[in-house]
Amino acid sequence: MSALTIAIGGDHAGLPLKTILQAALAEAGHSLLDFGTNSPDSVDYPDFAHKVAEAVEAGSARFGVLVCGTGIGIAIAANRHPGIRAAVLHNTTEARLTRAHNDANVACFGARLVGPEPALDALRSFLATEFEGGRHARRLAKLMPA
Ligand SMILES: O=C(CO)[C@H](O)[C@H](O)COP(=O)(O)O
Repeated sequence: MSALTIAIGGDHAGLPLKTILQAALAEAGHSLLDFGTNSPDSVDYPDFAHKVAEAVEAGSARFGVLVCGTGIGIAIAANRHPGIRAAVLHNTTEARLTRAHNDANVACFGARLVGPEPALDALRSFLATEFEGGRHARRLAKLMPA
């Protein structure tokens, strides 16, 4: 897989897993745009979701990675952006299918719910899978505001 630019962010609950994912992505040769948080102090996950979503929407990053306690709140926040398709991932099947069928561009994880190894495996599958297009492209067009 070629090296990508990936925007990453998360809240205090996501920090332990975010740190692990960041290290693995860097080790794999990807360039990272780190939007924090990098402290255990309590913060608000939408602040980080919006920064990562804006970087992906602007084309500064090919993909985004977001981590909070459940992965859910941060995905909801990212999905407020019209150009973002954020999916909460727990395993490689979800990761592969959300790329192949949904052309997801932000991978979200719940650091309190998924372990580092399943999260790393899911992230690798996410990055390695191409969007299939075809019937799925027709459906994505229907996601956009009229
Ligand atoms: O998972 C989350 C959002 O979906 C947050 O990480 C979680 O709500 C933070 O909780 P707390 O402030 O109690 O650490």
